[in-house]
Amino acid sequence: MEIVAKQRVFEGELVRIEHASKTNNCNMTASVFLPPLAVSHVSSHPVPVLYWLSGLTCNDQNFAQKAGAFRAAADLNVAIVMPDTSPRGYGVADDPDGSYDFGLGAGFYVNATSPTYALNYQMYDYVVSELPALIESNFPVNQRRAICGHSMGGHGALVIGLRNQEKYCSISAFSPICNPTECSWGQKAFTGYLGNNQQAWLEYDATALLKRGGSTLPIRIDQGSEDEFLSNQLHPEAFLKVAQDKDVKIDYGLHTGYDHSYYFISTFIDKHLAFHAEHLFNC
Ligand SMILES: N[C@@H](CCC(=O)N[C@@H](CS)C(=O)NCC(=O)O)C(=O)O
Repeated sequence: MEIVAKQRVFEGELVRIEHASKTNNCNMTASVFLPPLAVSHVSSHPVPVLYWLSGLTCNDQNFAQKAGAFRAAADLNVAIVMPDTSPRGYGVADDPDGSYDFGLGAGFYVNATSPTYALNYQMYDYVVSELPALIESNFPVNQRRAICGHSMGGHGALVIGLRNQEKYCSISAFSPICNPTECSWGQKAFTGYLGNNQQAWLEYDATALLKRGGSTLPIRIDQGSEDEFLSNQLHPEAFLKVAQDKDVKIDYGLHTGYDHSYYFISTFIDKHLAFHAEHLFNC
């Protein structure tokens, strides 16, 4: 692992790392925010970690630059790990059409099985296993983890949290793709990464996973009413209906006037951080 940049922010540090990923068979970049308690110039102390998964077209820097999360994370003594949204670099396959919703910047947090993508697009295993192991052996963090994300990353957070409930203390999402097997973003990604076997798709569909296994973890979802993708891609109503049927409580907020952008995320990120801190320190 190599540290490629380090900056002080809110008495903590934003560290950008690069490492050779065995899971994705390429170099991966990630950003890590360490709160003051974890930074050695104060007095290094292990802190819990929130994993943030970004959406389509993002890399590890969008959240760091636009969400305005670090003041609250510093106050709450929570680290934030921000992985990239796909493998990248020489030889990594991209969408042949170069579209924004598949390939580079759009790994959808699945383990690809189709021949073109399987070598590098193993983002599910990367986020669930390789990245936490790397972070936990290189930074002053403990094994209390939470997971959060936006849009495609909200889908990733719900799927990864629901499938690995023993590994996380809480799950939250902004504007998540809740039922990807039923929307065009998800169908395109799953066809490309997983092939036509729709049984395999269900392992990456939060609504199907909740229906099958329920949740013992606290879940918070926030959604903007003016989100341009709400009616055709996100389908929170499908997820909320299953939650109701299964008696799983979702802390859901529909916020009038907000769109899909980081302005929405920056408005509510402090609430998500407080939600996760409460569970991280009591789990
Ligand atoms: N229509 C957009 C869709 C992509 C989009 O809205 N991406 C969201 C996540 S799904 C995002 O976070 N974009 C990066 C940013 O705002 O910094 C495009 O063509 O780029």
